[in-house]
Amino acid sequence: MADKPNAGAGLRGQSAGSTALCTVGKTGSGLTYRGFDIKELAEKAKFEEVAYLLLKGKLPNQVELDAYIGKLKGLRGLPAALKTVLEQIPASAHPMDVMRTGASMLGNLETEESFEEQQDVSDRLLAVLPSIICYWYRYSHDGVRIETETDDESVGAHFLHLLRGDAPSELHARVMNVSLILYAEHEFNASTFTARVCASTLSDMHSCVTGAIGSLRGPLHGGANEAAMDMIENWTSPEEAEREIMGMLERKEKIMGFGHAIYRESDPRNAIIKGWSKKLAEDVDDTVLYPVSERVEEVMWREKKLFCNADFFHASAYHFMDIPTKLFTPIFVCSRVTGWCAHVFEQRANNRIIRPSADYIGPEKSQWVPIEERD
Ligand SMILES: CC(=O)SCCNC(=O)CCNC(=O)[C@H](O)C(C)(C)COP(=O)(O)OP(=O)(O)OC[C@H]1O[C@@H](n2cnc3c(N)ncnc32)[C@H](O)[C@@H]1OP(=O)(O)O
Ligand SMILES: O=C([O-])CC(=O)C(=O)O
Repeated sequence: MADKPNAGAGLRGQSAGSTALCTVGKTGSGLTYRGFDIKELAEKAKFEEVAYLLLKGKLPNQVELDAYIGKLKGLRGLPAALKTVLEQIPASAHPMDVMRTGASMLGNLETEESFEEQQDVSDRLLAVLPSIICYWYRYSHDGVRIETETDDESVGAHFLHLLRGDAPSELHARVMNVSLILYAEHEFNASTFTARVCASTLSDMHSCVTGAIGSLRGPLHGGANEAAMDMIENWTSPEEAEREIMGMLERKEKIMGFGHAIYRESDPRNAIIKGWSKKLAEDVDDTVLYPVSERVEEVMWREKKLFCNADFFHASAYHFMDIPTKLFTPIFVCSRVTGWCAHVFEQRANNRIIRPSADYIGPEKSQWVPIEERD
C-alpha cells in the first residue's frame, strides 16, 4: 500500500494519547493485547479470559476465570422496560441502531452513578449486549419473546443459542470465540477514539459506548464486514469475481474489507479468521463463496497491493454459520465493548479533556445583512 504523508487528514500518524492496552502494526508482532500476541490469544484463550485481561489488567487464574464467567452468565437478563423499547423497533431497522438504542436505554435504567461502578457497568454491558440484539431480532423477525438467560459457558455460544434457539456445535462456538478475541481491541481506532473523547468530558460509560457504536456502524469501520458480504454474495465463480473487481477498481470504487489506516502489509487477524472460514467452508461443502473470497484477495494484492483487513473473511465465516448479514457488525460490538470500556478506564485514570484545534479556512470577516435584504 502506498505511504501517504502522516500530517493532516484523519489525524493519521499523530499520537493522540497513550495506552497500555494494545499495539497495532509494531514490527515483529502485528497486534498485541497487553503484550500478548493475537495469534497466541486466538489459539489458546477463551474470549472471557481476554475480556478479563483487557478490563481487569491481567490474565485470570482458573478460580478468577470461573468466577468471571459465572458473573457474566448471571448478567444476561433484560429489564422489562428495555424489552418494551426493543419491541417498538421495527424489523426494518438496522441492527446497529438497535444496539445503539439498547445501550442508551440501559443507561437510563441502570445509570452509572460513580466511576467506582465502572467495572460492574462494563461487565453488565458485555453480558447483555448479545441478549439485546437477539431479543429484538427474534421478536421483530419471528414474533417470539425469547428467554435471554441461557446457561451457555461463553458469550459466543450464548449469542448463537439466542439467535437459533439451540446450543451451537463445538465448531461454531470455537469460531465465535476466536472471532470475538480478534475483534476485542485495536488501539485508537475510530470507535474507540469516540469512546475516549466522550470519556474525557467525564461522561458516563453508557454514553461512551453508545457513541462508539455509532462510529463502528459506518462501512469504513466495522460496517465493512456486512458490506463485504453484500458484495461477494453476488458472484457465482472466482472468474466472475475477478471481472467485477477489475471493473470496480477501474471505476475507482472502494472494495470493502480491504486496506487499513495503520497496517501497511497485512492485518494479522486476517490469516486467523481466513483459516477458520476455510474450515467452515469445508463443513458446509461450500464450493463458491470461499473460492470467490480467495480470488478477490489475490486480485486486490496483485492489482493494488491491498490486503484483507479483519473484516473480509469474517463475512464468509459468519455466513457459513448461517448468521444473517445484518447481524455481523453487532457481533463486533459484543466483542469491542471490552476494548471500549478498558479505554474509558484508562482515559478516566489520567484525564484531560480531548479538545484539539482546527485550521480555520472560512471567510476572514463577514458582513451582517438584515434578513429582508438577503438573497
Ligand atoms: C475493523 C476495521 O475497521 S478495518 C477497516 C474496515 N474498512 C474497510 O474495509 C473499508 C475499505 N477500506 C478503506 O476505506 C480504507 O482502506 C480505510 C478506511 C480502512 C483506511 O483508509 P486510509 O487510511 O485513508 O487509507 P490509505 O491512505 O492507506 O489509502 C491508500 C490508497 O489506497 C486506496 N484504498 C485504500 N483502501 C482501499 C480499498 N478498500 N479499495 C480501493 N482502494 C483503497 C485509497 O483510496 C488510497 O488511494 P489514493 O491515495 O489514490 O487516495
Ligand atoms: O484500527 C482501525 O483503524 C480499524 C480496525 O482495524 C479495528 O478497529 O479493529
